[in-house]
Amino acid sequence: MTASEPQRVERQQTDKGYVPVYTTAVVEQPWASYSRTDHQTWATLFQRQREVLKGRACREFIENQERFQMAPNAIPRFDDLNEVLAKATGWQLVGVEGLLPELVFFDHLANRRFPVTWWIRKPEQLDYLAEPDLFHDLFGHVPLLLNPVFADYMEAYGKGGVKAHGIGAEALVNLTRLYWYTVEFGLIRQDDGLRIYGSGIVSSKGESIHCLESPAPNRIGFDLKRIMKTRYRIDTYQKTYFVIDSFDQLMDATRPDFRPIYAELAEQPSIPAGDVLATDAVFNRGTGEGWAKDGDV
Ligand SMILES: C[C@H](O)[C@H](O)[C@H]1CNc2nc(N)[nH]c(=O)c2N1
Ligand SMILES: N[C@@H](Cc1ccccc1)C(=O)O
Ligand SMILES: [Fe+2]
Repeated sequence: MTASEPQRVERQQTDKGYVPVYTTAVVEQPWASYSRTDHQTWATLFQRQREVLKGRACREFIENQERFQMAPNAIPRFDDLNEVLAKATGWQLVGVEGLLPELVFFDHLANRRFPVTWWIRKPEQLDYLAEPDLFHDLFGHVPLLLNPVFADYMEAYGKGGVKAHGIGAEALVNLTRLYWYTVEFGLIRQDDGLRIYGSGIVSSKGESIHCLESPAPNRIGFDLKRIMKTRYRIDTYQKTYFVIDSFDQLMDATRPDFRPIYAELAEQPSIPAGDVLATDAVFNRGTGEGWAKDGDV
């Protein structure tokens, strides 16, 4: 690694497992420094997920991934993807080292900049890693930034995050749950059935299958306040998936000022990730098989 290339920040492995190290720098994509193994990891994940997502990812995801013409056999160049994005929705990718402090992350989104981790996982991490890498960000998040409504939603979300940061920690927790159950683990109802749009799902082979075909999870119709009160899991498949009818529904539901909602929710208890309420619009109640006992955040 020459001095000009970003140095990989070593993750602190402690007895509590993985502890995220937050960095703020924007880095140039060190395309020349990717190893053959890195490109091979991209190729393996890309081709495998493209196969798994046939009939499982929503049509907007599939169509927009085609529009990028991402190379299947080598890590795409951010500059090439940025040309497509600039023309379509004005979004730009910026390279980052990894997780950003929340306010830094929100500020990027509020300015139509999507932070993409520059490094890709190691071969032994193919099926799971505890933090977003290049494959999760590029393959999972970038295609929907070409969809005008979703692109607007992501910018509005960023602005809402900056605002929530000024309101307080509880507001941020509520808003992070919304990101988790839509942008990362959302499902959408199509005329031919439920499909995936959440990036955390599309970048995971196992969860792409589990979220639609396992009897274990609950699948519940989108409800903004319900989602903002609902805890989630960061280390296993989700116990509950929320289903939107359209990106317009998501945009319309989140247009109002959230301050009264934050105030209202502050009086109410959070909801465990696996609960189903009598007021829920239930697609199906899960069997709960294989669920871990605790661990909701
Ligand atoms: C939305 C929520 O704050 C979330 O944990 C943020 C924090 N920082 C991040 N930083 C990067 N680079 N990528 C992300 O997805 C996030 N997620
Ligand atoms: N309307 C929200 C901001 C927001 C928009 C879109 C998604 C999420 C949050 C607020 O006033 O705080
Ligand atoms: Fe993500």
